[in-house]
Amino acid sequence: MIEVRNLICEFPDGDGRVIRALDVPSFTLEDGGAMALIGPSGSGKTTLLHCLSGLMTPTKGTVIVSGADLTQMTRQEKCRFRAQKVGYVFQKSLILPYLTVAENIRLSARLAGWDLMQDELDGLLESVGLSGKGNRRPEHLSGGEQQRVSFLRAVARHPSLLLADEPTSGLDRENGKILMNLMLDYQRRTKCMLLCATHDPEVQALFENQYFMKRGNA
Ligand SMILES: Nc1ncnc2c1ncn2[C@@H]1O[C@H](COP(=O)(O)OP(=O)(O)OP(=O)(O)O)[C@@H](O)[C@H]1O
Repeated sequence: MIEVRNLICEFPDGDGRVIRALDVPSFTLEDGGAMALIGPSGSGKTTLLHCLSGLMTPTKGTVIVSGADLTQMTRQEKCRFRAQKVGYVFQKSLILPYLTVAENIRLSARLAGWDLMQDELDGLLESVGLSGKGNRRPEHLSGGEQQRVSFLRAVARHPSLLLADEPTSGLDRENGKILMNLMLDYQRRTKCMLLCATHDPEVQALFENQYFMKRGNA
């Protein structure tokens, strides 16, 4: 379960003032739940996802994920938490360009303490239509294929929390649909928590639960 209380993130604006990027009095997501995070550009969706993954330390507030209070963790504890519990699909695929597809996926699993057997890797590649492409470098894949590798990299670590930040924004409609089906199928099968920030009405419509954010949120 995710429980966020009185969460505030502020950044210096460079002119000696402070920008409030995020103000979330209360946010919860039940175990096994899926939710779309909706709001205009600048409303803090990415900032909230960063706080939930431990990538960012909020200015104030509490962030509890599966019973662990991220705001009380050291940097090292947050790195371990992220590696073991969180799968993150970013807007751009961000897969490592100098590693093959298989190496990217194996590395992610390894960081979470899992050694991927070849048949498991083959099964993952097959599940996203990338059979036989494990030895390719990302530059030799289409954008849609790269995003599917990002998805595999996220789920190879068996996350209890899957976060996606505008995962379809760089994709055409068809590839966006494929990716969202993969994510939602995975979430239903594994009962992990899924939180997906999106501007896309078609993606939003896939989620029964939606959380709306306003710019400057407070
Ligand atoms: N490191 C930072 N330093 C200063 N301001 C920041 C920083 N990160 C985010 N912000 C500001 O915080 C606000 C929220 O940004 P955020 O990226 O979370 O919004 P968003 O809803 O994800 O936007 P988008 O839909 O465009 O991706 C914005 O006003 C942004 O300019």
